[in-house]
Amino acid sequence: MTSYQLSAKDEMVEKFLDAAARGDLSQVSTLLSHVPSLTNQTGYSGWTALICDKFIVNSSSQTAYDIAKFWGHKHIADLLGQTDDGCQRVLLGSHISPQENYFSRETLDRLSGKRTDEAWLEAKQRKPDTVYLMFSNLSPMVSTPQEDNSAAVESKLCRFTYETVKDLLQKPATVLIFLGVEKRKNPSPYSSEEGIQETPAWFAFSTDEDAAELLKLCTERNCSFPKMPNRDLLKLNEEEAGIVAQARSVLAWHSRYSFCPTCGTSTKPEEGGHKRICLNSECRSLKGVHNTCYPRVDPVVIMLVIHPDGNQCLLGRKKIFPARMFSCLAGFVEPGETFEDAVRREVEEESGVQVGPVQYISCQPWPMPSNLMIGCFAVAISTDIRVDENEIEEARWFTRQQVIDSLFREASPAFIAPPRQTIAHQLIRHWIGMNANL
Ligand SMILES: NC(=O)C1=CN([C@@H]2O[C@H](COP(=O)(O)OP(=O)(O)OC[C@H]3O[C@@H](n4cnc5c(N)ncnc54)[C@H](OP(=O)(O)O)[C@@H]3O)[C@@H](O)[C@H]2O)C=CC1
Ligand SMILES: [Mg+2]
Ligand SMILES: [Mg+2]
Ligand SMILES: [Mg+2]
Ligand SMILES: [Zn+2]
Repeated sequence: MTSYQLSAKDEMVEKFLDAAARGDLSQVSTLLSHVPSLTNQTGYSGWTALICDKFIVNSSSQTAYDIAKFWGHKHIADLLGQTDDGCQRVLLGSHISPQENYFSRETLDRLSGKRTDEAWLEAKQRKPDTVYLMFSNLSPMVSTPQEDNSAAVESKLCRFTYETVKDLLQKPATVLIFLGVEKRKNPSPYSSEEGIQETPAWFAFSTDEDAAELLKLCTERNCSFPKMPNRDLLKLNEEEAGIVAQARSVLAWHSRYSFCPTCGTSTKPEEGGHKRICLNSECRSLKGVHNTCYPRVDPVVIMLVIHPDGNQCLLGRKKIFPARMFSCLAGFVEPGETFEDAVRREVEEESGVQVGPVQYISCQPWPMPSNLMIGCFAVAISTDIRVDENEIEEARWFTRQQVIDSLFREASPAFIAPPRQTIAHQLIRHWIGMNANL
């Protein structure tokens, strides 16, 4: 029995909520006549049947008003948007806590203003409490409690002191970046900017020295440089994952930009590793603002496409996915394109399905190498699937029940959902938290 399996009472609540969602008045009244307390019960997705409090939010941080607006139920949205004193209340964003995705926790204060203060950075580098993360081939050194490759085993970043790594920092191929300083756990209302600067600093560096020799520098057990970032970096805890998201993307950018894209001359790191400048003093990249000088972030839209009937969603699989795994469609935003247009274009390119309304849900830094995943819901206005076989092997409509079975029940589901650390998983899960027919 898993923690997701439902008790008899929970089953009853889910049945009630499902009947309410489908607008099945006769079943709603039958169930209520047996168990009147169902009116105020909340399902596992955070939903009630909208009887008690219109400001309650579901697990996707959406009020009934948000859902009504999204589905174009203007009359209901207008009713819900009225506050008791008759004023329109702006609900979105007012009391909603933002969704947190894996790779998005900010544990460090980046102190970007200090990146140009070379004396301060140098002094920080030598402090005994300063933390160094070591990367080889764009993978951080991690330790695992035992030699076990299963996804359930948590990895920890190996942390080094200045004394241990100072020789490596001198090597010409080493690239060092300043990540920030630890945020204070309980910041005092009187803590000054100076106070924050005194908390331990974190740096990351990449080295091309022999990996086996590097592993000998660590005293932790079972150290390694993971080989498959898409899988292995998902084993860190949320704090460390957030730090790796920053470090890996910036180091990946350094590894690709050792020559100036404008004139081909060598470049060198500056500003705590957050800028590279061209060594040719005549180069155009030194005049004005140039995006070749700064680490790049590539926006990617990722969308859960919802069937016009509200009860199915479109998922696709690429050839490289593990067997039976289906996920949200995704694609790079192109220049001059809005997120919404990118969603519509990518969905049509990959699946032939046309999309109408698009709603932003949340985003996720994805440091493989440097994407920002922009998570959206999108409502389909056509349903025939024509797959672009260059990008997707198969795309299918899955029912809410098939998705629930895949996420929460163990018995052979119709497909395997992507891992919980992906925004794709979170979008699918949030959709399950939505009342399909409101
Ligand atoms: N966190 C999550 O939940 C998920 C993350 N992702 C990530 O999203 C990213 C994009 O998804 P994907 O479906 O592959 O994207 P697309 O559908 O846009 O297709 C990818 C293709 O676009 C081309 N391409 C590569 N880089 C760029 C760029 N910067 N701008 C424009 N086109 C580019 C490449 O073609 P060519 O090789 O022919 O040049 C690539 O094969 C992937 O990196 C993937 O790892 C995807 C799904 C889930
Ligand atoms: Mg595509
Ligand atoms: Mg794609
Ligand atoms: Mg594309
Ligand atoms: Zn140049």
